[in-house]
Amino acid sequence: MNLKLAAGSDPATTDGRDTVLTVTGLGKRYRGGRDNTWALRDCSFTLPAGSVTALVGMNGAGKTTLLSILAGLLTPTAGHLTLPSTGQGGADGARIAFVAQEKPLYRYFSVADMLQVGARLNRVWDQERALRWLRRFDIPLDRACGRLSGGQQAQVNFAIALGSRPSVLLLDEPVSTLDPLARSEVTAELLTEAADTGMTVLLSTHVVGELVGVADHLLLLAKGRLLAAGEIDTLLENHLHYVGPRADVPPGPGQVVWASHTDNQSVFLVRLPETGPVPPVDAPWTTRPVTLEEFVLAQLKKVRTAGEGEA
Ligand SMILES: Nc1ncnc2c1ncn2[C@@H]1O[C@H](COP(=O)(O)OP(=O)(O)OP(=O)(O)O)[C@@H](O)[C@H]1O
Repeated sequence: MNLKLAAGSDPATTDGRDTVLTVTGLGKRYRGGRDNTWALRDCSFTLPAGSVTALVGMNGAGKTTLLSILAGLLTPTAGHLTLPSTGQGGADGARIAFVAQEKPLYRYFSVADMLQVGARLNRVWDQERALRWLRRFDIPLDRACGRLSGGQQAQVNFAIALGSRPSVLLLDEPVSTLDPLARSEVTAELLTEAADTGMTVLLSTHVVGELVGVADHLLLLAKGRLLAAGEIDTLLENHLHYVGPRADVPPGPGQVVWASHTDNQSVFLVRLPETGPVPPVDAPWTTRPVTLEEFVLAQLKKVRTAGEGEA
């Protein structure tokens, strides 16, 4: 795989934190792909150490492809990853754990047996950390994995991933099989693990509404390309809603990302210019901030509309 270990000190990210992973020009074209298109194209971003990054995008956007490349399970067609040669992973680099959507557990192995497999397969292993997670979620150690529910199997996968003491934890739709209570508990526990250990988390999800207070960074993918990447607070601060009477153009500065109209009202979601504060708008126009969900939906609707225009 195209993986580089960076020599010397780690590059710092824009928010001043060390970088744990740098992705440059990453692309993937599947061999024999139906229409020879790229599943992932020209992706460049960094993951700051200790950050929790949400990877969001429509079905087929390339999220699993990206995570699989980062996990070393797929070879990129273009570009490369750079992991620092020093840091939490020790002199031999970062340790990456991947919890995939499918659950690679042996049906007839007990949960305790699966932990042993984890211990054998990983150079670094923290049995107590894995056990702590299973106890926290009442997963019986003596139960065969094939007799666990989908959500319980997901918990075993989390436990094995955490037992490997990753410096980077990659999660592909981690809470999709969990009930609402388990979702919020797992999310909270993962954040605690990340805060306690300095672990960096990258998780793909479709549930943008549940990301508030969880993720601090965003990677937004559409049709294999990165639409937005960066600190969520900064992305949201750089966007604004203008709300007012029906109009064709917004009443203030900014590049329109998405506009919606009724007979007597218009709402413009704009990307603000980089320089200077935004002047106040004249009544009856008002402004209001953009939520993460509104930002993501506007960006995706824009791409879909552009795609319809091309078709
Ligand atoms: N093994 C494969 N061979 C050929 N094409 C593939 C393969 N795996 C994925 N693709 C294609 O690559 C694109 C990206 O797929 P990927 O699974 O990465 O998307 P995703 O964002 O994870 O989707 P979802 O949200 O539905 O899980 C899709 O068009 C998909 O059809």
